[in-house]
Amino acid sequence: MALVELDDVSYVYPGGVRAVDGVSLAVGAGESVAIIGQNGAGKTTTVKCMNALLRPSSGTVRIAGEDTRRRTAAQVARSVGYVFQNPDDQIFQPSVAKEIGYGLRRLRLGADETQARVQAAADLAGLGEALDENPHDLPLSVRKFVTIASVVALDCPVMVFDEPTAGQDLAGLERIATLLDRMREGGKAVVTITHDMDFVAANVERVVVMARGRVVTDGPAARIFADRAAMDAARLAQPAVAELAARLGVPDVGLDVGALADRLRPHRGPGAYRDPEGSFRSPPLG
Ligand SMILES: Nc1ncnc2c1ncn2[C@@H]1O[C@H](COP(=O)(O)OP(=O)(O)OP(=O)(O)O)[C@@H](O)[C@H]1O
Repeated sequence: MALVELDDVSYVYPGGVRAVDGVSLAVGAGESVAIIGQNGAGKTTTVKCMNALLRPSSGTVRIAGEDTRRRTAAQVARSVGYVFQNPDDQIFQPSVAKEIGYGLRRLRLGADETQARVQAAADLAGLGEALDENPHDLPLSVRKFVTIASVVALDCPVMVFDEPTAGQDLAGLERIATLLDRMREGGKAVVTITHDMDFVAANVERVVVMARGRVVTDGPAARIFADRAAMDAARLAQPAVAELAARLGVPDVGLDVGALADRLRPHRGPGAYRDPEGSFRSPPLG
């Protein structure tokens, strides 16, 4: 059964903007999905409908099979953890430890369990040594990890990350990739919004492309990124590796850098040949 399921969901803002228009989408346990699309495509509105921050104008959202209309927003939020795009919309406690522990209070866990969850989430987010810091003294990229840890600590079955990669350096990107893997391996449904195509290509197996409030296409990352027409329709750039493969005329390698390298070896130059071990060799000089 899908942990999160949108069935023909539309959302119209009070001013009349139809931000989401007939979106159907299901994400199962242990599945990681990236939602990509241009600014204004409707990505954030879609995920806000998942956790009942917004109630759809029409259509149905089910979490673990249950229609969210039958639950309060607070009940839905217990099942769908949501890391906001802007960490400053989420942080209001005076220390990292208090911020991570804040949402846990309503779960009424014992002090030891609370402490253990705060520490584990902080470690996963690279904040194990920063528990006493005031989050507002930390750079934006680290504040993002504070909000990620706060949501990780809640251990919700569905996890939504809105732009986790924005402003991160390489170490931050690797940490986020590890974190998403851990969530997926733990059987959660993981939904990530990002503009970073290279991050998606390297780390997420399934991609949902949105444009003008609709799902343009949905499927394995390798297939979607090789689909130039769908990417163009959504006005998205291909990830570097897919673009390189297409330019070199070997699009069928998808996003597998190793496969791309293998396919390019015969093109090393005139006279290249395979040695007895099967490796391609350049001809002897002279
Ligand atoms: N509070 C709001 N009131 C009215 N219109 C809104 C509101 N929030 C978003 N919109 C509009 O809804 C549409 C979809 O916005 P949304 O933020 O869901 O897109 P997005 O794909 O997440 O964009 P971004 O990548 O810039 O975050 C846009 O036209 C946006 O201007």
